[in-house]
This record gives sequence, structure tokens and C-alpha cells, in this order.
Amino acid sequence: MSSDRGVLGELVNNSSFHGWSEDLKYMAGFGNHFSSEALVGSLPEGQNNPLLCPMGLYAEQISGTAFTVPRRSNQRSWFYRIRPSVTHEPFQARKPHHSNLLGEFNQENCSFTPNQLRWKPVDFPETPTDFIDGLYTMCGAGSSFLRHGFAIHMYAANKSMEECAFCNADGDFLIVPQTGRLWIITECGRLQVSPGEIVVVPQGFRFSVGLPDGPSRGYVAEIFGTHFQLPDLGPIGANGLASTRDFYVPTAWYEDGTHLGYTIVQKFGGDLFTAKQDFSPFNVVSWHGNYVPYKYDLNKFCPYNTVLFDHGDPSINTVLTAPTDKPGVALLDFVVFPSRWLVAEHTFRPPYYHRNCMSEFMGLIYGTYEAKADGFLPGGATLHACMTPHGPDRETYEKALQRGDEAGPYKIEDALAFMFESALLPRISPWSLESPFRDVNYYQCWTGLESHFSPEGLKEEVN
Ligand SMILES: O=C(O)Cc1cc(O)ccc1O
Ligand SMILES: [Fe+2]
Repeated sequence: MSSDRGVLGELVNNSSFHGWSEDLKYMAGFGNHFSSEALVGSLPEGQNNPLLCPMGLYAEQISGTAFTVPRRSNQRSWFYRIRPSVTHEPFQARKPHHSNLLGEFNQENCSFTPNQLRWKPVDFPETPTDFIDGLYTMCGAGSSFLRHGFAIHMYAANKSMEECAFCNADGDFLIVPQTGRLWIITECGRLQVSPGEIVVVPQGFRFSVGLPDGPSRGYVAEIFGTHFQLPDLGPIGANGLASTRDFYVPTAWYEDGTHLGYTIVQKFGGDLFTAKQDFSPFNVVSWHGNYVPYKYDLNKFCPYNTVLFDHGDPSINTVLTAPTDKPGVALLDFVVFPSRWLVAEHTFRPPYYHRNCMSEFMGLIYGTYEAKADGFLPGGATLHACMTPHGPDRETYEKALQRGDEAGPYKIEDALAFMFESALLPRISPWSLESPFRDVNYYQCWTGLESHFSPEGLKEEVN
């Protein structure tokens, strides 16, 4: 594969993506019950499914939680649409079979290793590739069938989805673009997501991805059986980290056209199925509810950190968390490492050396990550599984020691890394283990961390 942007630029014509306009309107909030009408008066008043909906629309509910979960965690939305989703031809297994996605992780389809893993950024594809075809699974655990687990995918694509909508029946997608904006049309409306922002598309939503910038790359965390929530703030108090007002939900937008051969691509049990229909799935004129896609700008994250000594645990930078049934134990935490001041005194400031009972997958959106002087590149990735030792590379360690106790306040700037952290032990897809982009020499970044042990030195100090 090569990354000839010029050639790719010619391949792609994104200017006509559903007549996209950039002046999108959003509603702010996290977990709210929203209402939105593209046409005034299209939302039924006082009830969800009247005999006849305003403007001759169909009422359709999408449930994101079992009907009977406690009210505080119940998620569902009501769509008022021109034709209902059910009006499609039968689903067929997609041909050719898409072999780069996994919906469950087991002995047969995956490997596992306690070694530290690192990947360089992949090249952009040379042939026209849309978001769906550009997706490939890196690792994961559990099963979408059993509604427990997660998958980590990445994508490299260069072409907008055309007359085609994706629907992930398996879980929620948290998408982290690294190169190229995403224009995402959902049944609730449209979102523009730039590198530095993230978007969550919950299970079951139909969506189409336009790539206005051509070659595009990014990361996707998929969670089975639960949804993301904001972390509790504990003693931090009522404010800080990601603020509810900075989450943006789309406003209703619809298209009413007959598109012969519109294809719904449904990910179901990790496999892809396609069904044809003769109208756009983005035909929701109004909607209300709390089961919604949303985006968030990571630059709005308000970091908290140590102000005197020692290196705090990275959980302080949690943006969103998907819980397990065990209090405080995440199925998947999404953690950022944003611009921030480091001020700790007599402290080794880079991330400490450690082994973690949780598994850590990291990506880099731009800049350099504070624990790695080189080799961890924007668009690349690392995986340090449960109890796999890791920490700063040799160069970072030596630089921190050179700066010494005298290091004054120092700002990490122009860098944005993130981590997907899970309590489940990830299995690795065969293609990511065999990938030509895997950095098989990763372990060498720690080679040469010498012993500085000197009992004599200590004796001298003590005496
Ligand atoms: O491994 C990593 O780089 C992520 C990380 C960062 C940090 O500041 C402390 C612990 C940790 O796992
Ligand atoms: Fe770590």
C-alpha cells in the first residue's frame, strides 16, 4: 500500500455528500431527553404513537436498553419518519465476505500474547475504500452474541459511503478520527467530527460516513451490552473533566428521495449483511428521546492533576466510561492525555513503570506521547495487555532524570494521545499480529535501562 495523497485526492469526489452544508446545529448536553423537528409541527404532542402521526409520518422506537432496566439507565428514542425501517428486502450475507472484522474473540479466530505490541500508522488505501471497507479489528474480548465485551478497530479509508448506510447491531461505536474529518449522517441528524473530536454512534443507529478530506484514518472502540457514561467525579466535586454541556447531539435532518438500490449494511455478530431498500434511511423528520449519537471536542476536557508531587493515575483523565457489573471496574474507559501543565516537585513526571490488571490500548491523534521519545506515531497504536510491563522508553527516562529536581513547571503541548482501557483480557486479531505495520522491535525501546543500584552510595548518604 502507498500513501499517495495526490492520487487519492483524484479518486475521491466528496463534494456532493448528501448536499452537505457546514453550518450544522447541535443540541448540547449528555444524557438529556432531547426533541428535534426538521419541520415545525412534525412531532406528535402528548403521546408517542398516535393513530395518525403529523404529516403522515410513521412512528418508530429504537431501544438502547431493555424495556425494564431502571429508569435512570433507560435509553430509547422515537423517530417520526417518512417510511419505517422495516421496509427493506431480506438481509443477505455480504459478498465478498468481509474478513477483517470480529464480533467475538476466541481460541479459534484470535491469538494472545503477553508481549508489548506496537503498530506504525498504516498507509492509506490505494483503491477506493469507504469507512465500512476500511474498518479492521485490532483486538477485543468477549462476544457481541453474549452482550459482554469490546472490540477495538481501526480504519483507513479514502471515499465517502454512497447510497449506503451502516448499522451496527453489535454495540456502540466510539470513533476517534486521527486524519480527515468525518461527515456523519445519522437518523437523528448530521455531525461533523474533526480530528481532536470524538463521536459515539450507539448500537442500532443507521449512519453514513462522508470523507470530505479524502484519505482518512482513525480508531474505533466498540462496546457490547452497555453504553458510555460520564465518570463519577468523587472528591473532584461537581465540575471538571468532560462537562455535560460540551457534548453535542444532532438536530433533525431528513432527505425524502427515492434512491433505488440504497443499501443497508448491518454488522450483526461481527459479520456483515446487506439489504436493499428504495429510499433513504435518513428520512426522520422529527424525533425525541435520550438514545442519541453525540460528539465531543477533546480540547474542551478540563484536566485535573497533581499540584505538588508524584504522578497521578491516568484514570483522572477519563472522558467516558462503559461499566461492568463490578463497581469501579470498566468494560472500557476512554482516557485522554491532553495539553496540561506538569508541576510536580522531586517527582519522575512521565508515566511511571507499571503492570496493570487492566489492559491498555493506546492511540495518538497528534504530537508526541509523553512516555515515548519516538516510535509511537500519530495514527499508530500500542497494546499493553493485563500485567504486561511497560512505561517510558529509555530516552524519556534519561531526559526526565537529566532535567532533574530543578525542572520548573512544564507544559505538555501540541500532543493528544488516548487510551482504551479494559478489565477484559484482549485477544489479538491474526491480521494485526501479522501486519507489516507491526513494530516487532518495540521491546528494544526499553533495552539499556541500566541498573543505577548503588548500596554504597546509599551508605554514604546515610552516614
Ligand atoms: O501506559 C501508559 O502510557 C498510560 C498511562 C499513563 C500514565 O500517566 C500512568 C499510567 C498509565 O498506564
Ligand atoms: Fe500503562
